[in-house]
Amino acid sequence: MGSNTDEDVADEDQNVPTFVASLPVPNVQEMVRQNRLEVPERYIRNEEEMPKSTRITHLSAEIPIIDLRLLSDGQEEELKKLDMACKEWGFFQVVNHGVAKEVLRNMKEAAAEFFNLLLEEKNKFSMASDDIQGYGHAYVVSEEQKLDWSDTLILLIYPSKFRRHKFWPTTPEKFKEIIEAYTSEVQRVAEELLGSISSIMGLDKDILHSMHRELMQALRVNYYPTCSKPDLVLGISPHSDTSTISILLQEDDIDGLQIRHDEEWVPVGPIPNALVVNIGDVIEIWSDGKYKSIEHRAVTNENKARISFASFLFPHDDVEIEPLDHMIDSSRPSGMYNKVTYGDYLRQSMKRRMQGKAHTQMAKNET
Ligand SMILES: COc1ccc(-c2cc(=O)c3c(O)c(OC)c(OC)c(O)c3o2)cc1
Ligand SMILES: O=C(O)CCC(=O)C(=O)O
Ligand SMILES: [Fe+2]
Repeated sequence: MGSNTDEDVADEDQNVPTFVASLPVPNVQEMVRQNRLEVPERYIRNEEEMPKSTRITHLSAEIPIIDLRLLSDGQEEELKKLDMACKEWGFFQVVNHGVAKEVLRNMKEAAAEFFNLLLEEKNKFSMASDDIQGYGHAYVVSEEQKLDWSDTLILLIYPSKFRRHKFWPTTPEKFKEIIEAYTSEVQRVAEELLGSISSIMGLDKDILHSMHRELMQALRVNYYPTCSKPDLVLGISPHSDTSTISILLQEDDIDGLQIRHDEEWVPVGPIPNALVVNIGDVIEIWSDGKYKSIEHRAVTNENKARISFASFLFPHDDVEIEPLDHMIDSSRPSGMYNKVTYGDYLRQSMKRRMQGKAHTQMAKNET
């Protein structure tokens, strides 16, 4: 007794990053539990935003699939495929990643058990009014904004000294170990991917990782309840991720994620046990726009609730982000983006309502 564990220090540490608070909004899962058919006006999107009319399935099959084992072995063909994926799609699915199926299954089952608890139980882990960590809703900045048909649990995972354990659900009992097992594997996969992305950017393998100062990871577990009018609402509004890369685990048999490609919304059909990876704003800036941080959104289903696990990998707040000299086109010597401190970039993005890629404008070089 008496010796400080890592956990004690983390929760007292004054330097734990805080995020921008969100306005309080109704719990969507509870709304559906009370009345399965009701869809309040604040969730109904206008005509252009409606998912139904833009659904195209054939392109889904073209979203690149990357074999992580081949990539990490430095196989030339796989590196070329990764380069194409980052330039043309900004999204790819990763197979042969080495994360045990049991680790993925445990995560899905534990999260389902947590979201199935009574609201009162889940609210013990509610987001504080000045924070984004915990159970609730993020990115709600005005009373007028249309709301997403989802509830969320957000936790800062790495570095572990930044963890706030009061937000970590205690039901199911093993949830903490299950989250640790999954997110430590995500950290490994992210490090391997950053090594390969460094290589295709013409850098030594360890450079992108070292440019983070500390490689941070946040986990966002999204719960999309069923919706009686799935064609009129969105589970998550269109946005690009402010991360370096994001790694998403989705359910094996429920569609939801869509990406914007050639002005169309393309569904990312689940491949059982694969991880979906996307390039975030940080790599778009470092590569001076050559690798794309693509807009994406989630739609809902009438009969099946969906849970997704988004892990965001991102730099320390103090890191300055700007295009790498050798990635800048000689026709535009000052680059497409200005230097910006990551902490400022992240918090500015959170203050604005996430509207597609509008938040990236603050880093754009207008010359
Ligand atoms: C409209 O719905 C959403 C908008 C934005 C996000 C989202 C994207 C991120 O890239 C992101 C993130 O990188 C991040 O860590 C730095 C984070 O912090 C905890 C996010 O909440 C986050 O959210 C999701 C949904
Ligand atoms: O649920 C999904 O498929 C997408 C989630 C997402 O884009 C996010 O959490 O940033
Ligand atoms: Fe996202």
